[in-house]
Formats: sequence, structure tokens, C-alpha cells
Amino acid sequence: MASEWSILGTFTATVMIAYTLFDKFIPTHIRSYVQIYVHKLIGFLSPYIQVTFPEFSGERLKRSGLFTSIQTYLIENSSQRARKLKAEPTDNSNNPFLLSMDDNEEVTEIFQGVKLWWGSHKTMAKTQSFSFYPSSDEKRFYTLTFHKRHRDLVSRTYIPHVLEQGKSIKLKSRQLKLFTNNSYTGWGGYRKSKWSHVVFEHPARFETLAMEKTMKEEIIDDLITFKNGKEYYDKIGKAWKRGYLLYGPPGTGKSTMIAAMANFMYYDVYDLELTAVKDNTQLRTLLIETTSKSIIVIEDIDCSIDLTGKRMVKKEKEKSENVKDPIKKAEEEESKESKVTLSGLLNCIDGIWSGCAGERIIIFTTNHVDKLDPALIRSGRMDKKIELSYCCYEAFKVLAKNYLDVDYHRLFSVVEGLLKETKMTPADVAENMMPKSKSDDVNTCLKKLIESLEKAKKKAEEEAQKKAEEEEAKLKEEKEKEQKQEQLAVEEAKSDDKAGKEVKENGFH
Ligand SMILES: Nc1ncnc2c1ncn2[C@@H]1O[C@H](COP(=O)(O)OP(=O)(O)OP(=O)(O)O)[C@@H](O)[C@H]1O
Ligand SMILES: [Mg+2]
Repeated sequence: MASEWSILGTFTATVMIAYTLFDKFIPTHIRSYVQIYVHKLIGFLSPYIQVTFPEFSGERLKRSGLFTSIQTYLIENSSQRARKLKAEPTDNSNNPFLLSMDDNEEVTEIFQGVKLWWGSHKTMAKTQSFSFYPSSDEKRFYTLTFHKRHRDLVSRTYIPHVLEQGKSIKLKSRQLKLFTNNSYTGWGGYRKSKWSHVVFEHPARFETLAMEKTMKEEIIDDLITFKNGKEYYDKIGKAWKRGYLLYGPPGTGKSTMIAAMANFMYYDVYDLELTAVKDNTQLRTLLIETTSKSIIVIEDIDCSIDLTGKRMVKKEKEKSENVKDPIKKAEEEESKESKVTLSGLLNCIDGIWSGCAGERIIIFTTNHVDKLDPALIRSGRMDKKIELSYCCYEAFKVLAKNYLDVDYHRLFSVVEGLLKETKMTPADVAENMMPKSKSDDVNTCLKKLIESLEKAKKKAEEEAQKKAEEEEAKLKEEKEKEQKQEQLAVEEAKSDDKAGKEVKENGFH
């Protein structure tokens, strides 16, 4: 091993000295010719092959997935053997820093009896310009060196092995992220990413979600089928995505369910605020930027988009035609442009854009399912519609286990009866049952809940009574009005009759 290192070391040192002399004393136009032939000569003489993996590639200078997979692989596998390490912060609170190979450091690896050298490098392009933002002239890359007789093994087996390992290590060790969209353009036109993110650490789980057991199992089954469905979706020629519509009154657990889904699937969450999206083009860009294994959420869809489409556009047009001031008119036009339309949203959901990154779930939530345009929720777009409703006995038992850690109590039957007679959201049940002081035990908490349920029941009964009385009064009023009208009609008929007789009598005389 020492001899191989010394051969490689001597070879590299000779090349470096030769290169420095050459760089200093030979004119540029001759240098480029010589460089080409020197490279050819080195390639011809050296028995080693070197592959470079740059950090950025492609036209958009996107960070290379290859590079990040190799980085993860090397952190896990080879960093222990490196002598020069660098510590970098992570956004994972359980693992606040990572040790990786420092720049210009090399490690060796044996794969199926074959020796390989990994190197980590950084180059700086000479630039005169000054920038406040991280310099894009700093270029990092990894090199992989191996003997040319192992070319096939490395390209066909080793590199794919490294990439696969890197990906799976990353998936296991990554922290879930919650992305939100902001279209912030900073100082000097420097554009921040349209999505900003924080670590997603919501504690919601399906086990703690209060709802009917069968419904919960159905949703879990649906999610598992989706997760394992890559081949099926490929076979039927459909983009690997699934749409859910969660609807129900406020406080019934729609947002909590989304968090539970994200934790269950181990997917990132993209919370898409439609009102902050300028237009359909920006919406498309945002959706393209979402990654695979993610949940895209649009909360309160009925409040975030003009669901009445054409009618509203017409109204706005009329309004802007009435505006005489040209500046105001231009502003109106601008604000009209800054809108995502229903058709734009539909195109993004099931247009060709949706196929850009597989394994994505789209969730809409609403409090008013009846307000939604049928086009938005038809099958194929929203594949599953889930109603989250008021707290039932089964859901209450889950909450009691969560909040009071009890499976059964003699007061459960009282709560069961009251829940059948009154409507209370899981959020209110949880709030009323939660211990508020150290002295609050299960008994007092359940009694408090019963009290609140009785109050809610009384209030509902009073409201129902009031409504019934109002309706009765309205009916009575309508009846009286009808009777009056009838009486009036009779009187009118009588007076007409009388007048007719008089005319007749006068006419004959
Ligand atoms: N089904 C449920 N299971 C467990 N906890 C629930 C459930 N529903 C509501 N909660 C509790 O009530 C709180 C509010 O619920 P959540 O925000 O999920 O309601 P929502 O349906 O999204 O309401 P909104 O329509 O106002 O957005 C949650 O923090 C959670 O603690
Ligand atoms: Mg919500």
C-alpha cells in the first residue's frame, strides 16, 4: 500500500512542478497547444483513470444530485479514514454537525478487492468583482481515481453502488422540511429561492388522530398503496401523484391530519399560499421546484382562489372600464394579472407539469365543500375526499388516551350519550378535557368536559327553540298576510259587483 501511495505521490509532485514552470515561462498561445498534448501523453503513460464529479452542472447550474449522493456516501463511509476533516452545521437538531473530508484531502477505499482513491477538491476562479453573496466562483468537486483495468467494474458496479447508498443514507438521515412560498426579491435584485423552509417537527401521528378507526385504516391503506405504487402508475401511464380533499368544519383536524400524513409517509410538506402567487406562470415554477416525496398543501382552497371564474372576470372588467384615471386603470390591470385562475391551477395539478417529479401528494382543505367548483374536485384530480366531522365517541376515546392517558372511565358512557346529542369539534373536546392545573385529575377533567357538553347541548337546544319560534312567527305573519289579501280581494270583488249593477241600471234608464 505504501509503495502505491509513494508512486502516486511522486507522480503528482512531478506533474505539479512541471505545471508551475510551464505556467510561468511559456506564452499563452503556445501553452494551450502544449496542454492538449501533455494531457494526451499523461493519459497514455499513466495507468490510472480519474473521474471528476463537479458540484454544479447543467445549464441552470443546479447542484448535482451525483455530487450530493457521493458526499453523503463519503461522510458515512470514508470520513473516518480521512485525517483532515471539516465540520459543517446541519439543520438537524439531533445531529447538529457533520464531519466530512476537508478540501484537498484523499481517502482510499477497497471495493470487491479493488483499490480506489477519492479526493475532495476546491478551485477558485480569479475574479475582480465584489459581491455580498456567496461567490459562485468557488467550485468544488470530487475525483475518483482507479487503475484502468477496473474501468468496467467502477463504471458499471461501483459508481451506481455509491449513488444508491448515498441516496438511501440521505433518506434515512434527513429531517422533514416544511416549505412555504415567498416571492421576495432582495436588495440589488438578488433573488431568493421562491420556497423557504424550516424543519418540520409536528408531533401529529395517525395513532393520536381522533377519528373513526375504520376511516383511519382506510386512509393509511390508501397511503401505503400509493407509496408502493410506482410500477402500477408506470403501467397505467399516470403521473405518480394522488390528490386528497379534506373538508369539514374548523377544528376537526384537517391540518393535523396533513401533519400525520407527512410523518407517516416521511414526506416534506410544501404549504402553498395561493394568494401570494402572482400568476399561473409563477405557480407552475413553484410546482416544478417541489421535489419528489412531498405533500403539496393548499389550505382553505375556497378562500384562496376565485372559484367563480368567468363571472368575476366579467365583473372586474366592467369595473375597470368605469375607471377613468389611467394610473388607477393600470393598477387594476396589474392586480387582475396577479391572479392564479382556476384553470391555471387545474393545469398545474394534472397537466404535463405534474409529471416532473414523481411521488407527490396534493391536498386541498376547505370548510365549505359545497362552494368548490366541481371541476376542481372531480375524480382523477382529487382522488379521495375525506370528511372530518364533529367528535364521535370513538374519536373522543383517542383524545382521552392522548390527553388523560385513560382507556376507560365510568364517565365515558355519559360523554358518549352527550356526544350523540350535541355537536362539538375534536379541538373543543380536547380543549375542555385538557388538565389546566396540577390538581386536575381524570375525574375532574371528564366532569369539565361533561359540563361543557351539557352547556353546548343547552345552547343548541335554545338556539333550535329560538329558530323554531322565529319560523313559527314567520309562518303566522305570512298566514295573516294571506288572509288580509284574501279579504281585500273579496271586498274589491264586492265593490266591482256593486259598481257594475249601478252602470247597468243607469244605462237602461
Ligand atoms: N381529529 C383530531 N385529532 C386530534 N386532534 C385534533 C383533531 N381535530 C382537532 N384537533 C386538535 O385541535 C387543534 C386544531 O385542529 P386543526 O388545526 O387540525 O383543525 P382544522 O380542521 O385544520 O381547522 P381549520 O379549518 O380552522 O383550519 C389541533 O391542534 C389539534 O390539537
Ligand atoms: Mg387547518
